[in-house]
Amino acid sequence: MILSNPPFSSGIPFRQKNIILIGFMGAGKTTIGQLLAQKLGREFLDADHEIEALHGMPVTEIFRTMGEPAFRQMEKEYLTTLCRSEREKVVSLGGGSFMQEEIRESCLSSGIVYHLDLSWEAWLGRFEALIDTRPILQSKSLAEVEEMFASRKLVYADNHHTIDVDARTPEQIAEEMAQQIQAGWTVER
Ligand SMILES: Nc1ncnc2c1ncn2[C@@H]1O[C@H](COP(=O)(O)OP(=O)(O)OP(=O)(O)O)[C@@H](O)[C@H]1O
Ligand SMILES: O=C(O)C1=C[C@@H](O)[C@@H](O)[C@H](O)C1
Ligand SMILES: [Mg+2]
Repeated sequence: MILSNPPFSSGIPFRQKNIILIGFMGAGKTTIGQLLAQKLGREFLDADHEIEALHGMPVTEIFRTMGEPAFRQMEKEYLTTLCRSEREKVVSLGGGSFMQEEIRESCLSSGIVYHLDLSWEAWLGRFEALIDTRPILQSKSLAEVEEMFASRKLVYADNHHTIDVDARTPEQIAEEMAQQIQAGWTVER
């Protein structure tokens, strides 16, 4: 696999690196991550789901009862620990995880980071499916969400590989990713 931005050499063998999916809410990190993990025969970890299990409540409840800063702290602890201790996983981040510098640095230095790149126009088509379960959307106007979408995209640009997810099914995208990654395993150490 020819990576657009080759990963910083961390001493972790290429084959053992976690595959880490980033991107905006609704880009398909959870859906595609699950499929990709099956194809690669790897365990799948979804940061939102793992945090929910650790703290015994849905993300919406964590936001409602403890506030966003508490959620961001949980996210940072969970993901920086994961990057230190887990290998050979497929990991889907929450949409806001990569905004924290410590998470970004941990992921970029220990894993292969894929940005699932969705256009604003395509995202608008997913809005209805997201609004009830993404508290971050509930307090914002559409113009504010569009601004956040644009500013986050600049941060997601710090990745090892970008994949356009606008016009294909999750199955097609996961298959393309799996083929790239498996090809990379045969040539990279
Ligand atoms: N390629 C795709 N084409 C059409 N719909 C998709 C695609 N990928 C995901 N979806 C749909 O978009 C919605 C959001 O997907 P998903 O939960 O995987 O996003 P996410 O990136 O994990 O979001 P979050 O950051 O909030 O966790 C789901 O209803 C899913 O079925
Ligand atoms: O984009 C975000 O800030 C979020 C995305 C979700 O995955 C959850 O992590 C949470 O709802 C916050
Ligand atoms: Mg998700």
